[in-house]
Amino acid sequence: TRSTRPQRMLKAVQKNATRGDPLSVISAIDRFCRHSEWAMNVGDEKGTILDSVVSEVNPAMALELGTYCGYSTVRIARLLPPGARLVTLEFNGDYAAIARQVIEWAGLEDMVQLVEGASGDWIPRMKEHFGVKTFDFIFLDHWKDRYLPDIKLLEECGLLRKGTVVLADNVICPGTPDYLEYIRNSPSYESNYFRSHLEYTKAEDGLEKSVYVG
Ligand SMILES: Nc1ncnc2c1ncn2CCOCCNC(=O)c1cc(-c2ccc(F)cc2)cc(O)c1O
Ligand SMILES: [Mg+2]
Repeated sequence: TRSTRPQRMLKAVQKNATRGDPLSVISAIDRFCRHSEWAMNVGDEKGTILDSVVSEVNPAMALELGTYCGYSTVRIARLLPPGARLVTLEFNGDYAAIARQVIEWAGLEDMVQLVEGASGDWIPRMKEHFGVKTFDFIFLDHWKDRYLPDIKLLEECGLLRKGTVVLADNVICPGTPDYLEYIRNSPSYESNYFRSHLEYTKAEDGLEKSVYVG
């Protein structure tokens, strides 16, 4: 049977990127998505905004919801300080299998814990299962209608602290209107919108950066 797009993306990484070199993995995926097949990675333009926020926060404990093929996982993990950890959740088992191999090709498997499952099921188990106290940085990139319920769940489970930074992808395209309405009007967050474009296209999209103030 025909291969899947994630499988073809992984082949492009194994062919064009150097083992243990995260930047070569990132550029191999960006080249594949620009010149072969579009895919829903955060991409290079929004990726530089992601990089600057991660570098500013310098998180010891980070969470990503929506791994897909591991592109943003690699972008985040390569910037983490020694001993830091990134927990990334992926619902789709096929995507998770590809992401594991992409993360390994980049040589970042020691900093990343990839968990297969739904965010709604796993968020309540973060403390006891991963020994997480609170997260310093959270990247939202999963189902767009899960951003709002999941940020509320993260609050309820005590996984946010004063200063936790939440960065949300796709707040314009596909769009997360209910999340934006909540986070921009909540006294518990200070929010800023970083205007950009939908990965590998000219369509508008952007990232919403929100700092939890408790
Ligand atoms: N742990 C978890 N718990 C629950 N659910 C989970 C989960 N892990 C994964 N999932 C399932 C959802 O995963 C993929 C979510 N991402 C997107 O859908 C996405 C779509 C576009 C896009 C597509 C088509 C267009 F025309 C224009 C834009 C662009 C993006 O940048 C996107 O990120
Ligand atoms: Mg996205």
